[in-house]
Amino acid sequence: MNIAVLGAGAWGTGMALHLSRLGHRVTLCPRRMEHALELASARENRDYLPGFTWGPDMQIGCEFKPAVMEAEMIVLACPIRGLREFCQELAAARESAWQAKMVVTLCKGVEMRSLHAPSEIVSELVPGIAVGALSGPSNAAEVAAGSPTAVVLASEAGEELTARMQEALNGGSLRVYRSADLRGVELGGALKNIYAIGAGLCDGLRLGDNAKAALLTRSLHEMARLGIALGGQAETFYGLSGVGDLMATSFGAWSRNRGFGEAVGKGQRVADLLDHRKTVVEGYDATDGYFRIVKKCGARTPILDQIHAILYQGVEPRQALGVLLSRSLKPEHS
Ligand SMILES: NC(=O)c1ccc[n+]([C@@H]2O[C@H](COP(=O)([O-])OP(=O)(O)OC[C@H]3O[C@@H](n4cnc5c(N)ncnc54)[C@H](O)[C@@H]3O)[C@@H](O)[C@H]2O)c1
Ligand SMILES: O=P(O)(O)OC[C@H](O)CO
Repeated sequence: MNIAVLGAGAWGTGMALHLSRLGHRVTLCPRRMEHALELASARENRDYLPGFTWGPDMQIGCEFKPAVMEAEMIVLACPIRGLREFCQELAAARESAWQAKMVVTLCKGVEMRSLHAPSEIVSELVPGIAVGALSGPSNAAEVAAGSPTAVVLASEAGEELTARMQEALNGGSLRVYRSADLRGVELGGALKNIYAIGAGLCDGLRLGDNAKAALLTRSLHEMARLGIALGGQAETFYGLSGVGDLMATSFGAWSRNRGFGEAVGKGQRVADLLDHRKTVVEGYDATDGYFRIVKKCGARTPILDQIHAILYQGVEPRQALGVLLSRSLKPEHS
């Protein structure tokens, strides 16, 4: 299959490497020309995914238009902050002749200005195209290294097309499941980053294994309750894009969200940690985005509320912990 991967951060590069190894005709397109030139000459993404090289089979594109014209699948691999701009460029590149059957988003988050999920932004700006979301526990470096990984492709485009795209993405050490619960899969991918920041806070505060297990158990409960209230299916939150990704992100030493939480727990200032970052901490924006969504829908999210208090309201992590521990007593499952 001819596949265009737009965005050459860690995950776009890891996915392009995987797809190219499966024998697909892959074009990886960074958003900046100078990055494209660098990738084309080094045949390695030294900025975002160092240590993995590729051969001449994988093309590097300098512009989106030629890359997407012949692609059957277009993979959008930017952070959520860049998705609107990517979709605008994609819409401008679209011509009646294009072959695209599905746009698959890799990003996990919520757009701050609209509070929309990635697929909603694609549908708004590239109307009529089938949209899928690929999510689950998938550290880019592990996928690039060929370590066994399982993810889920969610789409409302119908069983036949989703299964075709699933088959194209699946192979080697990457096993791909499919789901029709696009809403739930996208919610899981965005929410788990918030709770992984919480796991990192536990690490930074050296609260111990009991505390981290308790926080993550209650986080899963909260994530599922909120996710269901927002339209996801319960079982999705107990699948790869829910608890699966929550575990990987909360325990992975590599996780940017967990690591950010850990640094805050150790006393570093949020603003200092965010300044000059080259890579994304999607859970930071998602914490405020879902805090706003929760205020509108009235869901009960005590953990999210305290993570928001720490990151956005200057509350000390230990004070927020005290608030959680002193909540009124209740049955475990309610
Ligand atoms: N890295 C992973 O292991 C991994 C795995 C699964 C999902 N994801 C998700 O994939 C998305 C991309 O993550 P990544 O790790 O590839 O990111 P990254 O931080 O490695 O790279 C970000 C890329 O996007 C570009 N970018 C940065 N800010 C941008 C903006 N405002 N607008 C447009 N482009 C911008 C950068 O130039 C770079 O090419 C995120 O939503 C992330 O949650 C990442
Ligand atoms: O490094 P993180 O925390 O952005 O997590 C990356 C992926 O979402 C893990 O599945």
